[in-house]
Amino acid sequence: MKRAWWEAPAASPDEACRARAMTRQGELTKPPGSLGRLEEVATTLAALQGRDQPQAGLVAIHIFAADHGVVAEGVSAFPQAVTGQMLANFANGGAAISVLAKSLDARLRVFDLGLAVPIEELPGVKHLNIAAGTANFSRTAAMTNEQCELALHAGHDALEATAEEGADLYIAGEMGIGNTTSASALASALLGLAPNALVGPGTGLDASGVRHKLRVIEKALRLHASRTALPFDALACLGGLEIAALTGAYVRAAQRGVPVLVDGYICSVAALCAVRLNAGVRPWLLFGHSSAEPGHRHVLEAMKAKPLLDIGMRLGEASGAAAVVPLLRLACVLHNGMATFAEAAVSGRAGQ
Ligand SMILES: Cc1cc2ncn([C@H]3O[C@H](COP(=O)(O)O)[C@@H](O)[C@H]3O)c2cc1C
Ligand SMILES: O=C(O)c1cccnc1
Repeated sequence: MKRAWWEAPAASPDEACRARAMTRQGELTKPPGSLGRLEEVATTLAALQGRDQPQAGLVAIHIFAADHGVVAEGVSAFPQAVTGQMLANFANGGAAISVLAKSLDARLRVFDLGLAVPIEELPGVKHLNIAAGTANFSRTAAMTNEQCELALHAGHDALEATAEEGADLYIAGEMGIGNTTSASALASALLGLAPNALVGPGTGLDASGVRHKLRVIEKALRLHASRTALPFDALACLGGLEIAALTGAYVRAAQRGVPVLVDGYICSVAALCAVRLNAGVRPWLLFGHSSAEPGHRHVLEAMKAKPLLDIGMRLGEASGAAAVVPLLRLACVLHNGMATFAEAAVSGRAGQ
């Protein structure tokens, strides 16, 4: 069978650059290791960017949005129409990510993969309309294989344009009422974990709502059990159009050598799909924050990911990743701008 595009090798981080960056960190006027994780961020970015002076100035943010048929089962605290309404909010600059992107001077692009009820074209939103949302995956596969491939490819193409523009850092986010249900079902299938370890309130279900959501996920996992061993099939059966697009964008970023900052729960599940489709993706992923959604912890552990922040965010839209960008920028300016012991004529460690 012809190899799928997502199986093509990822780029390799520049290990010589990483080694030079680590040496430099040891020479800067501070006790070794005293800048904590900021040191690791700088050396990782140096390796991923192949630069001795890592940067996080040029940030590209893509939001992938789509509707979920499983919302018909009553799995979200909000109605499905909110997905499309939030697209208009992105276009008008009123969403959290709109404000964050503006403040960070980041380029924000929005992709509508497919709403249950298509909306009028919005400025700054690319309407791809691959399908009228996914099918209700508690009854049938969420996507046909063809829809899943189209959605993966939409992410590929979105990333391609960004790689051509030369972003220092790529952030993807999502909008899709019901997508914590899809993400939990997918994570359960991919990790072999019982869904009750992963399911959570999403936009704010109460305890009985979470129990109902769990039963819907359990039913779906039983229905699709024969097909969810392979990551592509799991994505097609249980995913969302926006989750598949995120997955495609992450794989392509790794292939094009663009560092990625992953957002919260849903994006991390897409990152897990990307890593399962192509193990070479993992080195290109930095993780911004730990979401308050309980399943995130397990998904992060499976990828040995240690996010920089844990401040109780649970919004999605790439907001958690965006909140971490200032820290990445500080890590870079410290790495590039501090004096070495030799330059500043400061004595090194006693006895050395
Ligand atoms: C106004 C509003 C803005 C949002 N922005 C992101 N989400 C987040 O909540 C949704 C997932 O939660 P669930 O699975 O419970 O529906 C996704 O759209 C996610 O991006 C939002 C949710 C709402 C209501
Ligand atoms: O962490 C997330 O991405 C998240 C959590 C809850 C609801 N929406 C998104």
